[in-house]
Amino acid sequence: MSEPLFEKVALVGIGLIGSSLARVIRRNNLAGHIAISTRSPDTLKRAEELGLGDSYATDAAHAARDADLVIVSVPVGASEAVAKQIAPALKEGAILTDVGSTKTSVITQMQPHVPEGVHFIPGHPLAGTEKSGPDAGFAELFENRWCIFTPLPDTDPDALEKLSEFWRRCGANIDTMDAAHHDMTLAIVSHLPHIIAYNIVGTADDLQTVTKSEVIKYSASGFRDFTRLAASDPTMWRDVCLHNKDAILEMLARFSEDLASLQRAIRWGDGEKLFDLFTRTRAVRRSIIEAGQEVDAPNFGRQAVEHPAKS
Ligand SMILES: NC(=O)c1ccc[n+]([C@@H]2O[C@H](COP(=O)([O-])OP(=O)(O)OC[C@H]3O[C@@H](n4cnc5c(N)ncnc54)[C@H](O)[C@@H]3O)[C@@H](O)[C@H]2O)c1
Ligand SMILES: O=C(O)C(=O)C[C@]1(C(=O)O)C=C[C@@H](O)C=C1
Repeated sequence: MSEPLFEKVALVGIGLIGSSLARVIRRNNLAGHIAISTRSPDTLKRAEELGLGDSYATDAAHAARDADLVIVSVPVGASEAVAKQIAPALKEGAILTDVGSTKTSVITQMQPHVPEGVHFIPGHPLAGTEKSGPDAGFAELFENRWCIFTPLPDTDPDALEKLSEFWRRCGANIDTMDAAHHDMTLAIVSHLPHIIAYNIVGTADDLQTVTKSEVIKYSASGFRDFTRLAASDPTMWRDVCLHNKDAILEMLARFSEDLASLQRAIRWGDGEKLFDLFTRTRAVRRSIIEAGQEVDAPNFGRQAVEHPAKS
């Protein structure tokens, strides 16, 4: 077993992502000490029962004190409050990072509070499930998944390399891009699919006459796939929508135009147009499989068996 990469890692927020980090840090011996903090005493107690860390505090500053690496894993709307809380405790030379699903807003919220001498490197692991809370995490979550960094112009390359090595040892592949590009890309590949899922399941639920009977009884696998995404954490996704508003609205506008065109093809019986589109989109899935990316959401199946999640 190699030497720990960091003496002390502080995890602020111990839900799905924070607790998955705690588990993989422990399993792969990435830290000498894991300090856990979350604002809810009940969640903290549960983290302690699960033995996720070495010390526990509801005060994030207490956990962050003397830490070499601080990872903020809270809903993106709470980023500024957390940054303000931990700033006075951060030590010179520490690396401060996050896992938030949006990046421009997190940078705007956190950067003004980061003290001189602390390396702030925003990050986002593209790995998750629809579950939340400390029971939901598992050490394999980040395996063969991307972790994207959106470094700032003055980011120290050595700190970036050290954080990259940390995530590689968690199983992830690393990429970097600017925050605006990240937000636009994630709007189409992650945020829109969730919004569409929330919307279609909401529409089905509004059809009161069928909901309690036919929708549940006959839900085919296509609809079931949507219900998984639509079961994702409401706080997290409210914050994603509010904090990546411009990119999401841009992608929704394009989506709506394309949907109107599809609607028109169906109305006018334009089979050729429908066939061409469906052929093109089938090729997209094949490209994902050929690129070696997992497409069948293996995480949530495996996790559901091993760690029945509390939501
Ligand atoms: N769930 C996913 O699929 C996924 C994937 C990648 C990134 N993310 C991002 O990771 C972050 C955490 O998501 P999660 O799925 O682990 O959520 P979660 O709901 O499972 O956990 C969130 C944690 O943050 C804590 N928290 C909430 N507000 C807080 C505050 N003000 N101060 C301190 N702690 C606070 C909660 O107690 C909990 O421990 C979010 O920013 C999300 O966008 C989520
Ligand atoms: O697999 C899922 O359930 C997810 O929602 C994970 C997912 C995604 O859209 O791929 C969700 C949000 C994140 O920021 C990153 C990953």
